[in-house]
Amino acid sequence: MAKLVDIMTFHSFASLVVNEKYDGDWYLLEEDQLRKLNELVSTTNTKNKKQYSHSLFKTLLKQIRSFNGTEEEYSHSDIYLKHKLPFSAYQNIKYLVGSNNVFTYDDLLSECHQILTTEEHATGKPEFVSNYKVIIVDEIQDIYPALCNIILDMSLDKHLTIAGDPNQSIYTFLGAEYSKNWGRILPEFEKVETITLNESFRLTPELQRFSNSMRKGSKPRTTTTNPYFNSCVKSSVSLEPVRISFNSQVEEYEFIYNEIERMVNLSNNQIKYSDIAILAFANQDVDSCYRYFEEKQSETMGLKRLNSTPRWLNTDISLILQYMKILVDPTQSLALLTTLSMLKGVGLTTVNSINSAAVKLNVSVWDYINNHELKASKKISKIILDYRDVIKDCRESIDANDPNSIMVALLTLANKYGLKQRLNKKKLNELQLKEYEEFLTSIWMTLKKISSFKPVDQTLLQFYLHNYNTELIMNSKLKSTLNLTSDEDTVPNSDTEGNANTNDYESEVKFSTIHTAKGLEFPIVFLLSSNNDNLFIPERKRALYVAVTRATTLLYFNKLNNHFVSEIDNLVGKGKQVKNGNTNENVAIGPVMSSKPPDFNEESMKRILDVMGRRGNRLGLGPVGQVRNFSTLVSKIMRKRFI
Ligand SMILES: Nc1ncnc2c1ncn2[C@@H]1O[C@H](COP(=O)(O)OP(=O)(O)OP(=O)(O)O)[C@@H](O)[C@H]1O
Repeated sequence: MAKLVDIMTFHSFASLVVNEKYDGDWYLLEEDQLRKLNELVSTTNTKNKKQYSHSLFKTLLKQIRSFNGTEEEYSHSDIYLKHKLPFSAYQNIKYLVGSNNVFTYDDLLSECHQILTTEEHATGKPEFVSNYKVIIVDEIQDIYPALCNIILDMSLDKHLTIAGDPNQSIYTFLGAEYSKNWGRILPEFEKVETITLNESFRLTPELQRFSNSMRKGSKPRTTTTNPYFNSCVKSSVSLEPVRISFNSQVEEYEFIYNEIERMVNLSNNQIKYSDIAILAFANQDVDSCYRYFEEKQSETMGLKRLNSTPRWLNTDISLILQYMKILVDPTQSLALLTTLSMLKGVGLTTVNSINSAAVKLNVSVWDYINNHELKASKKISKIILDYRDVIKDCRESIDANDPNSIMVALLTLANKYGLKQRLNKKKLNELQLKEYEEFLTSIWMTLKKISSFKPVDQTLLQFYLHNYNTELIMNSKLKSTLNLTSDEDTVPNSDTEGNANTNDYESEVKFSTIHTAKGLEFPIVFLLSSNNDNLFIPERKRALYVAVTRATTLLYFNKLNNHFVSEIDNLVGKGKQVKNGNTNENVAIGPVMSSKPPDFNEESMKRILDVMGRRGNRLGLGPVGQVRNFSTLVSKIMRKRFI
């Protein structure tokens, strides 16, 4: 069924729609290019040498793209009146961007919305969208207005199911508020049926009680009643969530590391490293704990950092994308100019004058620097011409379907022209160098991974450029579903470019931000002490609620000695045990947290493994006793199946 259903993110959906309309003739403007464009514009902007802020520049670009008037009309436009951008700079941007089919990541959504609302137009709503009969949207509480538009465009005459949890609303900073979004969707439909899910299949009674207590005071606005979970299907492990206090973060990390080893050992490896996740609100806290674990260099404990976008995208390594674009098509002037300005001895003024000269001749920058007459007149410096020749060599020698060949071309350009210098200037420390090396390796690994399923009408390089930020590439499960063979030159600890959906590797402890862990679940979760910060902000509290509800069996919510969060710390203590009416298990009432780690004796370990659904334990394997003979095993399986 999964194969027959189209499952994707909004951005992937928008890319598909845009792709249909422009028949592949469009491209994404990355943050690096936007920044460079902004820099270039500020040098030509004679009235106002100041650079626009990044976000203002994005807005400006959108207006520039949709303006097509004369100079006279331009002088009455907002772009000129409000933002004081001279006509020449406007023309320059238009030229540099090359075509109107260039979108920033945010533009993709508005462009998609526009395409979907021009239904009668020949190039309007793509057939694949019209063919959908049922639309299902998950995590609806995170929908912001641009996404809400798309939902309405797609589904007004269809069946629509939306599912979400207002208590997990953690994207209000993007405008994901009830009134502007799902509050807008429901009145559009004549018949609405609301189904309230208040039964938890994930949480144990102990975790359910704790997570219910977390919801107090963080209630977002909603018209639907959203009762607390009031029914629990899972058995109790009779272990409350753990609240332990530490003197320092290092002490905390040490504890987590040892605790993980302890539970894996005492369970006789039935608790796997992959059952465990370490979560924090901020990337830097996740990184800091990850590094501590990395330094331990455990031979058995693998580590996995989950990411929702490739991490190198926000680093200097993203320049690699510009080199890729040049290798695919050097007449993409903006990509070429971005890298030209990084050459030693080539400043923005030179780049700008090359650009202006190219505009005057109405040729691309690439064609301009290939003009032999100009070379003769020494208008172009030798360094630029050398760079041009290396690009030519790389383009001639590259096999754009071979990951190794692509990497060699990219590294040749990066090594000689710009990126290496940029990194050298930064004086990276050992750790950062290692991280950058891993980023490059991850790009290489991804190229290898996707080479076997890229479409025939695109080279591997083109396919990567179109998809590097999509779940098609991010989702490492492809590796197993597509039956790819692992390469002998696989580099340990350098998996593909982050993924939030994998549980494939038994040996890897997961490290993730709360936002990336959204929608996932892990048997055992450690929340780092930094999660105690700023809990007076309702959105932070809801993020904590998301974090708490990722655990299916055991939760450790750490704190430092100087932390005291009354709503949580007042829950610490020894609870009274009562029978749960549903399951007839003992559950704690009163205090709901423990100040000590579980002792993991035989009995508690058996309960944990049972709740985790570890068959081995049910069958009497592992620490609780070995299966003595085959007939016992068979009879246990039969009993489990049929009784
Ligand atoms: N009807 C059911 N019977 C048994 N198990 C179920 C049932 N429904 C869901 N589960 C299990 O409960 C767990 C939570 O389900 P799911 O991930 O769908 O919840 P969710 O509402 O999407 O949670 P969240 O939005 O907080 O991530 C999963 O392990 C799932 O397999």
